[in-house]
Amino acid sequence: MFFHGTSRVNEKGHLEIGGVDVVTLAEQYGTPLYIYDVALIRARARAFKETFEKHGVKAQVAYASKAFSTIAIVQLIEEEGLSLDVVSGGELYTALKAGFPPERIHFHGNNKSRSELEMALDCGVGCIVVDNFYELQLLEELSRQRETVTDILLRVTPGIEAHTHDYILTGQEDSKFGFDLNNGQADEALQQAMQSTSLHVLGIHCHIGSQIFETTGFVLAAQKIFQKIADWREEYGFVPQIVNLGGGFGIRYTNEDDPLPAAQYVEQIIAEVKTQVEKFSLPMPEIWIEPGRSLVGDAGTTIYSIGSRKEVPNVRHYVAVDGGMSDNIRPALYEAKYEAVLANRVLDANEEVVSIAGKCCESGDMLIWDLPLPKAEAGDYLAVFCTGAYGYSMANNYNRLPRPAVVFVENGEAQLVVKRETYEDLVRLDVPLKIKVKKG
Ligand SMILES: Cc1ncc(COP(=O)(O)O)c(C=O)c1O
Ligand SMILES: N[C@@H](CCCC[NH3+])C(=O)O
Repeated sequence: MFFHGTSRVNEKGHLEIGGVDVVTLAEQYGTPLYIYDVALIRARARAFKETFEKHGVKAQVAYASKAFSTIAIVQLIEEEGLSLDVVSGGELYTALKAGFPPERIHFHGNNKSRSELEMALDCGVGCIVVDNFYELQLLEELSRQRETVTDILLRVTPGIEAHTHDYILTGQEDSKFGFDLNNGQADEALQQAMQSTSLHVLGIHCHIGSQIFETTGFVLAAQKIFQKIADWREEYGFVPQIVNLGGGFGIRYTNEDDPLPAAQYVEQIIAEVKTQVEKFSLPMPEIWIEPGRSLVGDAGTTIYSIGSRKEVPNVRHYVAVDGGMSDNIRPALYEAKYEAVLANRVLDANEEVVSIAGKCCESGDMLIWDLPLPKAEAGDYLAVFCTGAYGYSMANNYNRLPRPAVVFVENGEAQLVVKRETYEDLVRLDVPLKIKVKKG
């Protein structure tokens, strides 16, 4: 069985998460439905934090809220004592609404607008991760106007190819993110920032990609960054208080995936930073990381109702569900793979191999190809595992499908944390046509 966290099969043969029968949840809240295992999110958060604590390293673990941003998850992250990475005015607004302490918020983005930067300065975010020269100038101007000194990290692109899908790589040279570490851009950015009396460079940031299974990329990134830091100390007297090595730690979507436990990524990062610090006789900086997927990914499960079927003789059986690329765009976008079971008949023997189709008007709207299942019929529930990251947060209203509800479960209790969209929600912002076609 492909289970994570508190998931198990109960005496009725139903999938149970957080001590709650998933079939009951589907009946109560409807489908598609995202269900989050809160205990698993807590465990993942604690594993990151405790590893730094165990090694006596000053650190901040910032949850990358792009993976899943709602008021409830932000509050849970706050309860667990993590920091928060936001990447837009909308994510920042959600965080503030949730009561997250602004000083523990790190503001990211490769094209922050003037109004987003103003919002961040006005609420007093802990730091702004500056991505490019345009932003550097804008932030300098806004900080000067406000007569404040803004703490920043400079995001650099170390020129590292992490082994993952091309669309989720970020650390390679040809990337839209960050100042290039190898062609003088990062040096120039540091000089400009240090010359400003309105900016204070707390440190350096890099993020090499997402769904990474090895530690090599992080180690290489640390080596490249510290080599540069050593140069910068000589040239400009710059010594960083913080080195942020980003997120990107992989999770197990299917049995083919083989990620490391969170602690192992962190331990390798700590070990490499210590090696580099010793090598260049630098003071030990605070290490910051910003995991998204690895905090919430395997804690999320999506429940769908099964509907129609189509058989293409001798080729394939399509089984369609009541969601698809509107609630999980990852298979269409990245050819992402998932595991699934029939939530109301988990123990039934597999009888056929089917392909799970979404209900969107798009041939590419396939959730899972070639999935062994018991004979699935209309009214059965399909549970797709590991949909907690970049599922709800990338959901959309294609074909005017309302976005699903989200439920948190823990210790036998369920709480609705996002209501299902209604048809009325879908037209709420529409403005009826006023222009009349002249007749005659
Ligand atoms: C700058 C930055 N930090 C953190 C993350 C979180 O990545 P992940 O969800 O893979 O941990 C991302 C997304 O890849 C990112 O772009
Ligand atoms: N959205 C992507 C990852 C992008 C991470 C953000 N830089 C995914 O689902 O895998």
